[in-house]
Amino acid sequence: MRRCHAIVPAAGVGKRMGAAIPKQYLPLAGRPVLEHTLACLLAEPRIAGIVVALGAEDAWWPTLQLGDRRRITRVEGGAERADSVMNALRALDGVADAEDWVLVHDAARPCLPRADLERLFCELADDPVGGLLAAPVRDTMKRAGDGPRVAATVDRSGLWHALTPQMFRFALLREALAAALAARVAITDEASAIEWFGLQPRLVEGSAANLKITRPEDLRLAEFFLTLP
Ligand SMILES: Nc1ccn([C@@H]2O[C@H](COP(=O)(O)OP(=O)(O)OP(=O)(O)O)[C@@H](O)[C@H]2O)c(=O)n1
Ligand SMILES: C[C@](O)(CO)[C@H](O)COP(=O)(O)O
Repeated sequence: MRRCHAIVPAAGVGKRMGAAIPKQYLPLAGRPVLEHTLACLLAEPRIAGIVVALGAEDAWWPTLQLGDRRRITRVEGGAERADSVMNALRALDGVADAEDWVLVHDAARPCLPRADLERLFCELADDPVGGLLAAPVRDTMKRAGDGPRVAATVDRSGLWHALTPQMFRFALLREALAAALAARVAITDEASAIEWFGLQPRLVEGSAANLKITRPEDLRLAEFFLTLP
């Protein structure tokens, strides 16, 4: 498999969490959330290095206990997640070759099962586009109308929750994301930039344990998922 570079967007403020500090620094099973996320990626030998996008006001980064900071490069994040990822991609100019893989994983997803990361690498190894971990929707889906009233039930067949990591070739992701941002397209994940560019990312089924810590109740769930093998 071609060399792989990881990007961890960690420059959010965690508005929906409503905590006194950004959620990626909240304690989880005795360690900050971001430490768990980075430890998982640092343990993967196929990842050559990690570019972490941090908030301009981030004063917590130096407090992290990390195994190997030499494999980690820091960049300043941007206004939106996509801007943070773009800043990290620019830091790979002159480092990553065009066909190298770039794996983007949210700082707020500390429970990534190793089996899911392995499945992503295996299923995408020779894929011409790249893809993402995703989980099929299990519930009936409703679309809200005016007020808290149902406007419609949405056919859930073929609907998936996009997770991370999402993995694409460096040149393709850099060009697609830069073009989408320049066109002011709403980009909330890397796959949507690739789709806007006219390609179809591969869906690789992943575990619902790989949740994104977003609201306070997610921390207790994450603590439980970290106990699973
Ligand atoms: N400008 C931003 C916004 C988000 N992120 C990162 O993108 C990931 C997923 O974003 P989200 O869950 O939305 O995090 P926040 O933006 O911090 O949450 P909120 O929307 O509640 O403020 C997080 O690891 C977050 O740190 C980022 O690097 N740069
Ligand atoms: C990228 C992502 O994790 C895919 O589900 C998610 O979109 C990031 O969270 P956000 O709230 O959209 O920034």
